[in-house]
Amino acid sequence: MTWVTGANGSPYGVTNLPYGVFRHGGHEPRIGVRIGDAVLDLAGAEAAGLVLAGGALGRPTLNGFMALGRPQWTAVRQRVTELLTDVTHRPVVEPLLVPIAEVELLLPFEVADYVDFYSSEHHASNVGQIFRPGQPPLLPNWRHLPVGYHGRAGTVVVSGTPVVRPRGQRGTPDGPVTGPSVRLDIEAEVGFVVGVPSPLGEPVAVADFADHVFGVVLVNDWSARDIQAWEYQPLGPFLGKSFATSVSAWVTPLDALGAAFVPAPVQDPPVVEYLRDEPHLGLDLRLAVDWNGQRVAEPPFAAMYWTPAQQLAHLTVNGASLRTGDLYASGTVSGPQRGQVGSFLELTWGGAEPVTVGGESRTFLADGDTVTLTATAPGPDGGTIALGEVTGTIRPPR
Ligand SMILES: O=C(O)/C=C/C(=O)CC(=O)CC(=O)O
Ligand SMILES: [Ca+2]
Ligand SMILES: [Mg+2]
Repeated sequence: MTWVTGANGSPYGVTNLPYGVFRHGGHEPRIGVRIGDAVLDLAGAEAAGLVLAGGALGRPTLNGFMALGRPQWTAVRQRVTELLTDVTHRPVVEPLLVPIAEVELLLPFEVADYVDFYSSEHHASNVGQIFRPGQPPLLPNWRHLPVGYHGRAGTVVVSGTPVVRPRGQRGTPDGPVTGPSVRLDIEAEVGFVVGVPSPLGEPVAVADFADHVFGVVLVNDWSARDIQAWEYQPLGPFLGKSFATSVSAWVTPLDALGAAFVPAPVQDPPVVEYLRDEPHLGLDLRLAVDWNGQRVAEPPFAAMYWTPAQQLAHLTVNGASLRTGDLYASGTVSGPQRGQVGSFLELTWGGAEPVTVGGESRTFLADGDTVTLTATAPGPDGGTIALGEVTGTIRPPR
């Protein structure tokens, strides 16, 4: 129980406490923790000596704090919990609470590298059938390693940033044409944020996942399907996805997700040694996709074939080092049913089966459309926690 008004029973109660970076009034950007409908100014709390983190909380991004490592993450979380639950702290802590309506939320961390996996069996087989009809939906490597590609870190933007419709080449029966994408899509994903780096040349073991990964963001990997379908063979996604990738403003620490770890789907055939995780755990995150305010899908993250620990081990098996601020996304989250898919490509089966949104028949994104992804997870004590939101509105091409 917290003494913060209105926060008990909220999905941002004291068992959640996600981190973000906010601007308030004329102040410099600073780190905060969300509690109910308020943000606790952690820079102010550290300056007042209420929390100790070696000055890492007084910075404009989470990177310095994320680099400290799990013992410090846990200690700060415990201290913040104490400050928000023990009423004796209320007189000094309450002045550090800012109403969420008054803050501007910024990109919470400086993104180092960004990679994207392809770890939903349902998504991969749907896309395979749509993009490569007549061929086996999953390529022979798919069950042996978590397939991924390198994205573009510099175009990762915070929730709320408008997305300008990308221009590019698309193939037509009469040859390529250049222009604004006419098949602009979303991808509902979960992103994992690396805090503790690793040395070049040293793989990170599956068992070391929680020592490196600080927390989780929601991701919308905006995708121009027409640009993608023309450009991607044989090297994979490039300009069809690099124009923007949106992340939630709140980073949910792994420490808040203890009750959300669940057995992941059984892998058959068995995986090679470096991908073997015991226990083999995924996360019971329940995503929701709202298109112009209308719920169109509820993708279940628990159905993902490859786990975040396996993805991290795979990402580093060749000795590639991790940097603080590395972001790796799960890949589009799709469940087995049509109402559980994380892209409009799948929802409308390549545009062939329109859906009704706001009374209109729709396939891909129109200018002015807004898509909002949210998610919840089981919290401790049978409660539910929210993982923030990632929203974006499509602007016409320049
Ligand atoms: O199968 C393909 O050719 C392409 C697939 C994607 O667009 C998926 C991608 O970005 C990875 C993912 O989000 O699962
Ligand atoms: Ca993706
Ligand atoms: Mg993207």
